[in-house]
Amino acid sequence: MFKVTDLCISYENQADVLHHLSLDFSNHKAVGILGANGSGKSTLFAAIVGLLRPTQGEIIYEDRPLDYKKSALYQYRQEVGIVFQEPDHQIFYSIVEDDVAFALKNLGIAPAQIQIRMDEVFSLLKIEHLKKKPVQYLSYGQKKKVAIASVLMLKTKWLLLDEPTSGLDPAGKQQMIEIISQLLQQGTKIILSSHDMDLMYEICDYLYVIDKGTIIKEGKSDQVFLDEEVLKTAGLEQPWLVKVHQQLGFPLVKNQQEFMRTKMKAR
Ligand SMILES: Nc1ncnc2c1ncn2[C@@H]1O[C@H](COP(=O)(O)OP(=O)(O)OP(=O)(O)O)[C@@H](O)[C@H]1O
Repeated sequence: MFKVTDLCISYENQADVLHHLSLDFSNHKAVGILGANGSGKSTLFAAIVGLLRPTQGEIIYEDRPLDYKKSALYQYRQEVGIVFQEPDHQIFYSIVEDDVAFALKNLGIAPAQIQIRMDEVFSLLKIEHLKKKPVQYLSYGQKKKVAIASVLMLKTKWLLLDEPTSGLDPAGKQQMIEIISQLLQQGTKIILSSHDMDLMYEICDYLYVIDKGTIIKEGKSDQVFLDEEVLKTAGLEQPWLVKVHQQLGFPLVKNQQEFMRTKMKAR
């Protein structure tokens, strides 16, 4: 069981920015958190991984409330990994491969094993060419991939991705969709936030919509994205495939490839 119950969070004794949020991730493979700028998505992610302590409510992982002792959190983060929105919050070492290897080195894993895992991860993200580069010379998108690589090294059961495609070019975005799909196929469970509605629609099976720190809707992906009013209230847009369905009566499909196949059949 992995859930959040009645969660309230505030920063430095100010008023709460998250208000009584309850989310249940247990029965889903890819849960999406939707919300406009400042709605509370990153705050929720920070709370889920234990970086912020609730003023009320709790995080429940495998039937136990989150234990905030350093050793317990260390253990928990071997199972629940996070990739922050800003790669600079995650990358510390000067050379890419040192940064990516850091967590496993820290766990005392043998160098040969680290190398094998690193080769897998670099190949999945197609960043083999960055291995020996100093982090400070990387572009934002490249740093983002290095930050993801560092977390993938741990093979966590759960992966929280806060805006994984922000700052990526179209090819990078498509690649990210493929990587996330591959991780899902390998059994990794994902909690994802993004302003890219097309990506959220394609990837997520369940969604929560947050507006000003409150959940205003939850449900299966199709159900949420068909609710134009709720999306408008939250300052969000429908994915283009949902618009084409609602406004032009085209069958509701999940991605561009399915759309093209359906269109060809209809000719
Ligand atoms: N360190 C902080 N100290 C005080 N207030 C903060 C801090 N970080 C975030 N906030 C406030 O908390 C609220 C939620 O911010 P948060 O970053 O969680 O939103 P978000 O949904 O992730 O936004 P975005 O889509 O822009 O990334 C905002 O009102 C923000 O100003």
